[in-house]
Amino acid sequence: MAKNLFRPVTFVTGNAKKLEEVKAILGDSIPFQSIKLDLPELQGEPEDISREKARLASIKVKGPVLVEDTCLCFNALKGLPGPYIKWFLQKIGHEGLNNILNAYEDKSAYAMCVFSLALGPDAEPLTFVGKTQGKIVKSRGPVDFGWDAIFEPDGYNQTYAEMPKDEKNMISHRSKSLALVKSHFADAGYTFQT
Ligand SMILES: O=P(O)(O)OP(=O)(O)OP(=O)(O)OC[C@H]1O[C@@H](n2cnc3c(O)ncnc32)[C@H](O)[C@@H]1O
Ligand SMILES: [Mg+2]
Repeated sequence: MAKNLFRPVTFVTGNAKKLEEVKAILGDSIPFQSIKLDLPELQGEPEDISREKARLASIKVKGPVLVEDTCLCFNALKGLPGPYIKWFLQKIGHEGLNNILNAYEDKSAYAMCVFSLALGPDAEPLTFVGKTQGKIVKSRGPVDFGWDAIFEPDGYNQTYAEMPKDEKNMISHRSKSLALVKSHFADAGYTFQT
């Protein structure tokens, strides 16, 4: 049954680089607007953090929202830093992250993006998880987006940072998660006020 979203979806993030990628990946497939808001983040499992972000965002926006939380998970560390990668990056940088893994043979890692859609402040948010497997390497390429320069996806000899943007966007954790968001929108038959 078609559901009526009375307002367009708002993508809420404090990260301009995420927004750039979301715009490029979604194109015209889901009409959305965005606001720059750095929301408080719960500690815990990535899905719960993302869901709670959506709930808070929806209260602020007073309407349907999309948010996402991104993790970088080291297999040698059983998934850490995971959702805490932002703080690790801020404090110890690419080199510090490399140094942590010097203690381990296993340099494998995965990038994970958890989008959450909340249709309104009282609706239970839905989550959509996308993962890309790879490994942690010494920094190569531009350093203008998070940990892109130290993540080399499996099957490529370039880091995310060295790849052309559209190539990253074809294989990234973010595009996999957004593919699920897109099919959800297609299946749900939402309609938007224009
Ligand atoms: O407002 P929000 O959307 O939360 O934006 P944020 O920058 O706080 O993002 P997160 O809480 O999801 O933390 C993820 C960290 O990983 C970084 N990051 C996110 N996506 C990335 C990507 O595709 N490549 C590299 N770094 C990324 C980002 O800059 C943060 O340091
Ligand atoms: Mg954040």
